[in-house]
Amino acid sequence: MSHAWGYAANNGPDKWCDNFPIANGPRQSPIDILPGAASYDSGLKPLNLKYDPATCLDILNNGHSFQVSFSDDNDSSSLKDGPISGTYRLKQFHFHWGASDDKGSEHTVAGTKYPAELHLVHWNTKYASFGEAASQPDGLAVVGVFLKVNLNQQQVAHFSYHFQGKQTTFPNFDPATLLPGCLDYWTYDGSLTTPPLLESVTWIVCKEPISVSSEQMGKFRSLLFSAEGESECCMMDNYRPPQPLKGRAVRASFQ
Ligand SMILES: Cc1ccc(O)c(S)c1
Ligand SMILES: [Zn+2]
Repeated sequence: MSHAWGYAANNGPDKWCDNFPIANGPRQSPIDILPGAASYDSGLKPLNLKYDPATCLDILNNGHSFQVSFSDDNDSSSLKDGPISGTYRLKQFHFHWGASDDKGSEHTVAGTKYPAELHLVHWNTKYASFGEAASQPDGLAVVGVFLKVNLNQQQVAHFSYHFQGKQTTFPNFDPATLLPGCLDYWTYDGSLTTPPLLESVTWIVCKEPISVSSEQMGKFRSLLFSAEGESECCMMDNYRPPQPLKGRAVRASFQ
């Protein structure tokens, strides 16, 4: 692939295997979650999420999504319990979304697509850094939250960081405001959903979606894949479709 990966016909998910052969690996994400086939595991603990808004650093349009990053030099913002052992620190969150409300999530539930999906990315502190953790089979834990459009919903937050490369400080944002009231979840072993598609993610997908306004979805779709000065290309459909389960078990924290 002579150009960087993306979501267009010439560099999108069907082409990623050219430069990233792991795209056809045994534990790729996302997947279609079949609630009827998920096995309830009473040994799964409730998620223990602790987030400190003071760790919120900045917001960046990285050309594939917009990403809010957090300082991760201590455990102030971290995930424990749930399906994982030890402590995983919050590194960043970002979203994937569609051009219209009938698509956009990466995980699907019995074939149902949501308009968008939030990913809260955490790394295992048994490793020295996010970068080292990302190459380990138990290195990352990503909490996925579906977004649904509620026509009367208040604005979730004022995310509108236009072109690729635009970065600005984003102080004191509390990611806990993006979590659903019920933290029931499905969990399975998977991967990053963007190149390098590393198979290092314990996925924790919340059953309950959060609501966003149609205006918020419009703001997402007004972001740009393109950099300043390039011909404008709106950022949308930045989602990878479900991948083969290849025998993996999906467990549920709820009955
Ligand atoms: C670390 C990371 C980067 C991008 C992603 O879409 C995901 S899911 C995880
Ligand atoms: Zn993601």
